[in-house]
Amino acid sequence: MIEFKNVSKIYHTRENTITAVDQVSLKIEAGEIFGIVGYSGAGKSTLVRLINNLEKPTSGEVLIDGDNITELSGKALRQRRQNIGMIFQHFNLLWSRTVRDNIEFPLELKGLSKAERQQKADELIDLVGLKGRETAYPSELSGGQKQRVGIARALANDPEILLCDEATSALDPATTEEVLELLLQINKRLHITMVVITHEMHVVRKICQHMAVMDAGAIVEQGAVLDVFRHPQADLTKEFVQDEVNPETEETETVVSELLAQVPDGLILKLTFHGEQAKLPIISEMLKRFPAIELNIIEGNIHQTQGGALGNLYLQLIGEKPLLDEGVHFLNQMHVDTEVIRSAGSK
Ligand SMILES: Nc1ncnc2c1ncn2[C@@H]1O[C@H](COP(=O)(O)OP(=O)(O)OP(=O)(O)O)[C@@H](O)[C@H]1O
Repeated sequence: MIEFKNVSKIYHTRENTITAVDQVSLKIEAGEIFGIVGYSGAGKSTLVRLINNLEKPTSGEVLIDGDNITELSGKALRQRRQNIGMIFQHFNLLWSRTVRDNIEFPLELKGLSKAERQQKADELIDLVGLKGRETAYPSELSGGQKQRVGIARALANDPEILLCDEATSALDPATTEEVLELLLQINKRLHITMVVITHEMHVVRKICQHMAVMDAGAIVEQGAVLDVFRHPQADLTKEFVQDEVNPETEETETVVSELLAQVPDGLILKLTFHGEQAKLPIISEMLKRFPAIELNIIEGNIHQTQGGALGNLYLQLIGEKPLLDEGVHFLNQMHVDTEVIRSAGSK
């Protein structure tokens, strides 16, 4: 377990005093993936550098499995550091070395024989899915492949902790998903504790069990990811949660099932809006045309993207079946994707 006990880190520059980490208390359980979210400058990187002792706290304690790491030095500190791997946004690979040689690098530093290094590198190359690319140089690899090398190198010393500093921020969305999948697999297979710092909520939603939100060095909220997403408390957390396009929350499912249980009649529809239709007054038009249909909005979310608006609206329609059929037909005519997600029969 990693434990921060009232930890602060203060930098003194010529002009300023900066509290990069402000009285942080936090527990990260062994084997979990813990997300730390915050905008640039919130103190996330400083917080993780305190874990591997690249920074020392100004006050407070950082404990790993009960050891106060700030009190370690010499061999004990080196061993502790070997036990902590790190991956970075810009991969930090050695450009003049091949994939294999990059992965073997930490093992060379450790003094392993060539045969031992090769065997370990083979295992890792297999694990991260880079078979066939062993002799490539970083410049010949895609972003996702470079991060796979970064991950393999970080795992070379069989660490118990992996620190991920914006590890997917330089990758496109599809590659991000692949790398996140890989991190999940590694966590499950090797039971490595992962601390993931990111400004992207979908990274946290996808792979983390617990999370903390940082602002100006302090933790403004922490908890289980699902709880934080469902009931964000701090304004900053609400901002992050709202920014995340996550239309089909478990909460929607619960609301839908509850509604169906309460009102066994009617249809539950999911409308998907893309681009321009999001601006059209489709619902008010429908109410005008079909005054006999009772319409309840269950949940809705419309997000702006570079390509236009995107979002879903969940509706409950109650009325005579032929009328409901007409209503659905009307929606289809308006070029809104209409999906009957639950049908509880007709009146
Ligand atoms: N070595 C340093 N000397 C002085 N100030 C520092 C130092 N390292 C970080 N800071 C300051 O501490 C604050 C927190 O920085 P930090 O890099 O931890 O934030 P972050 O949330 O990781 O942001 P980013 O994602 O941009 O790296 C910032 O104001 C930064 O300028």
